[in-house]
Amino acid sequence: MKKTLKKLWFYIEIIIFFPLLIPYYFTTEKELIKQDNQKWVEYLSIQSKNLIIQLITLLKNAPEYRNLYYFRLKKGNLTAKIISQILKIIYRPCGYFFLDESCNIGGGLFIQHGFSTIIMADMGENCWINQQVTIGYKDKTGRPKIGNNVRITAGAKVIGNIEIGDNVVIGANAVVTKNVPPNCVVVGIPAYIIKRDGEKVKQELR
Ligand SMILES: CC(=O)SCCNC(=O)CCNC(=O)[C@H](O)C(C)(C)COP(=O)(O)OP(=O)(O)OC[C@H]1O[C@@H](n2cnc3c(N)ncnc32)[C@H](O)[C@@H]1OP(=O)(O)O
Repeated sequence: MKKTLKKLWFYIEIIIFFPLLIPYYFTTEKELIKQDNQKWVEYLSIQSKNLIIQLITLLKNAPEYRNLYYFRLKKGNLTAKIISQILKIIYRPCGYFFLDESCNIGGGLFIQHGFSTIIMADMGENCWINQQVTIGYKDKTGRPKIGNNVRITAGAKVIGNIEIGDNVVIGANAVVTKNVPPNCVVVGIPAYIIKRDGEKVKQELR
């Protein structure tokens, strides 16, 4: 009985959240949405192989994903943009995770607990961002450019007109205000390199 009710509730939820898929059918941003979806499904271990079920599960259960989805739709064609703006009135975006419209962000972005996270920067593909992360301006001189496969972990601040190379990991609570070369792990305030190309090091950022 409990199993049947659970299944019934699952289908009811699918029906409730189905309208959120309407802009997906119209948008020019399908590829990016699919790339994001692939990462979220992998990291959150969503079992279904069906794209529709995957999207609905994420839009229903992961508020940060919903913000990312709206962000993608806003970058696309007018029809999908208008539909998503109307849907936003009913299916509210979450208020604690902010992804600025001015950013260009490659596919495959994953947000793990987006509480108090603000992203104002261009980013490459397959990045991972945690909670309490700020990526943005230090002053009026500009904001960061983040490479591909970059992981910015809990509490880190990445600010100013700097470049973060591909395959960089920024440790918890680090403050990064200088360029970070590719393939590095950085930690601390101010951030310094603890690993470069897999080797343990201790190097200042320049
Ligand atoms: C609710 C949740 O769980 S959400 C998930 C939250 N978790 C995160 O965000 C994970 C963040 N991960 C980290 O900060 C990790 O420590 C990493 C990725 C920076 C480094 O991990 P590793 O490469 O395994 O480094 P390792 O643990 O070997 O540490 C190397 C050195 O750096 C130091 N170190 C590691 N992380 C940090 C950090 N965030 N700040 C300062 N120093 C650090 C270690 O103490 C160690 O110092 P030692 O050589 O003097 O002993």
